[in-house]
Amino acid sequence: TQSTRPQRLLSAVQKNATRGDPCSVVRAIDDFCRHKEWAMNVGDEKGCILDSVVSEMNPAAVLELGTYCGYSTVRIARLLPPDAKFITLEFNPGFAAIARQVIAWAGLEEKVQLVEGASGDWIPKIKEQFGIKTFDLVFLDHWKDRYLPDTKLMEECGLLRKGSVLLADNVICPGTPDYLEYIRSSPKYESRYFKSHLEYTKVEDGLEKSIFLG
Ligand SMILES: O=C(NC/C=C/[C@H]1O[C@@H](n2cnc3cncnc32)[C@H](O)[C@@H]1O)c1cc([N+](=O)[O-])cc(O)c1O
Ligand SMILES: [Mg+2]
Repeated sequence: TQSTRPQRLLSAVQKNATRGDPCSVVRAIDDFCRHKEWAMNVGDEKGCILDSVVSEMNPAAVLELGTYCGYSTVRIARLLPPDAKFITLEFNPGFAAIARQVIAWAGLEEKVQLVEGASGDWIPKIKEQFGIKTFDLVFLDHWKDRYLPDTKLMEECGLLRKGSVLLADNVICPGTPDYLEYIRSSPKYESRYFKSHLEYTKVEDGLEKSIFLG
């Protein structure tokens, strides 16, 4: 049977990356997506900005919306302190299955809880299910029309505290106009745009970093 692109991406990881070496997994995916088949990972250029935000925060609790193949999951998990809690939500079972194997190849399965399900269903259940009070960092990289409703849902569910950071991918391409409008005009957030490029291309894109002011 015909393989899927995520399956071919996983094969490239298993062929070219060293088990237990997260950086080699990141490199193998970037090489595959740059030279073989483009895929919607945050990529190496925006990935460096993601790395700097994670490193500077040293977060104890992280939420990722939209795991896909686990590229950004590995980038984030490799930088977390030992007892940090990291939850990543993915509702496509096929993508989740690939991501689990990518995360395992990197040797990071102990640091990540991949939850199969929709953000809209799971965000209200996170506190009770995972014993998490608030998130220090949320990485938004799922369907672009879900960024705004899920941000409002996280506010309503009390998952954000003064100083929590929302880091949103693709605010230019494909774009998240309603989210940008809300987050940049709301007195509850202090926002900053990190200009970059769409993964593996010369097209402009960027990350919006927004600090929740409580
Ligand atoms: O469309 C993009 N990303 C959508 C990502 C979607 C991923 O998040 C999951 N998901 C969606 N809603 C969900 C709700 N709950 C859980 N998982 C969910 C989907 O099953 C998929 O794995 C995208 C597109 C481009 N592009 O250039 O076209 C570039 C990018 O960097 C992108 O991120
Ligand atoms: Mg993205």
